[in-house]
Amino acid sequence: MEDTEVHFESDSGILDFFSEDETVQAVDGVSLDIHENEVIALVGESGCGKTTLGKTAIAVQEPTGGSVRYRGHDVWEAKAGNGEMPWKRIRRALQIIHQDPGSSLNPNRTVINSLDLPLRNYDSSLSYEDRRARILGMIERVGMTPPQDYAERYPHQLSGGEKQRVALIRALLMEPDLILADEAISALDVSLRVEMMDLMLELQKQFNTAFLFVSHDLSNARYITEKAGGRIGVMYLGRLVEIGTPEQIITDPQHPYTKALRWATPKLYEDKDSEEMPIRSIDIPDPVNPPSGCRYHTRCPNAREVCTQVDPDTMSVDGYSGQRAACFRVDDHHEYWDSPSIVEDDSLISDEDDNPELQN
Ligand SMILES: Nc1ncnc2c1ncn2[C@@H]1O[C@H](COP(=O)(O)OP(=O)(O)OP(=O)(O)O)[C@@H](O)[C@H]1O
Repeated sequence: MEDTEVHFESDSGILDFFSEDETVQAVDGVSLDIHENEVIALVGESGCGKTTLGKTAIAVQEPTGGSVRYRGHDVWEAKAGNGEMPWKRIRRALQIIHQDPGSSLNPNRTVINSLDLPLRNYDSSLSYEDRRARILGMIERVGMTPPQDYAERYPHQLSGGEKQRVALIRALLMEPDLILADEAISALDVSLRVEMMDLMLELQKQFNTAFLFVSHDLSNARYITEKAGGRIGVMYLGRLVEIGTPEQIITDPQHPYTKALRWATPKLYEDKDSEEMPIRSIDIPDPVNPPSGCRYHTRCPNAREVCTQVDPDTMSVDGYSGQRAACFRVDDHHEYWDSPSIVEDDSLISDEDDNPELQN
């Protein structure tokens, strides 16, 4: 994805005749490459654009700006019939598992019928027996035994975890290159979440599939990306503000928002009793009218004058490790360091905030 933007126009309706239509800037200027078999977790608070970005990556949501490519082919050109790669191939390669699998399974179809239909469309050369054998094998593979019994059940005869497994099978039967797991474990009991993440990771390896795992929970994001050797992307108000390995994000976060997110995740940050929450105002700005300059400046404890005017690009943190953050503070020579602070409550500013040039 390159410089991807998704803006939603919302009509204020007839009653609101005199007010202007509003544009929600759900995703703005996000560039992200998802590599073969890679696991990326997207984190950030509710409404920051994780789902919209995920759906854009799998060509379910059309971007209003920038481009989305699959193996170098523009997916929306392909959909319009203008590309070299058939749209059907792209559609099959990019799959989704929803937060609520119940809503994506037809209540009037048995498990086997729900799974047979897409498989038949995908590969018409497979006989009924072949398809049935493949589906039963997958049902067993995800731990639902005896598979013949589960195959004949209707969705209401399955637990939440079992429905989620059926949704996972449905995605995997397409032999996809990328699966968007959109808060796919959030609705499950806490005790089942780790089990489901482990299952996803096992199947991800076995089927050579990349995963884009959307979660509001940084500790789940850490678990899944650590095990898979993947990356965590942190979103704030439509922007990808930081991306790096789980180690970089958890132990050496560079963006002040990533630091606040880590602070707010108790399992990840045990020292927090001794520190103030590293965030200023708790009011979340409106994505219809995001703050000027850096979108985080209204909440950032390190904000300076320049942050209110200039929007930082995503910069490489040290040039080689792959960690990137959209904050002037990663550049030791940036004019930021000479810009006056706009933070009144300087108790939130710690020693490390001193100008790095002055420290040498
Ligand atoms: N179809 C739509 N029309 C208008 N606005 C939308 C639409 N879809 C999403 N939005 C808005 O875009 C912004 C981003 O939404 P999105 O669902 O991507 O965020 P999210 O980070 O996934 O949130 P959550 O964790 O609550 O699902 C929100 O302000 C949301 O209200």
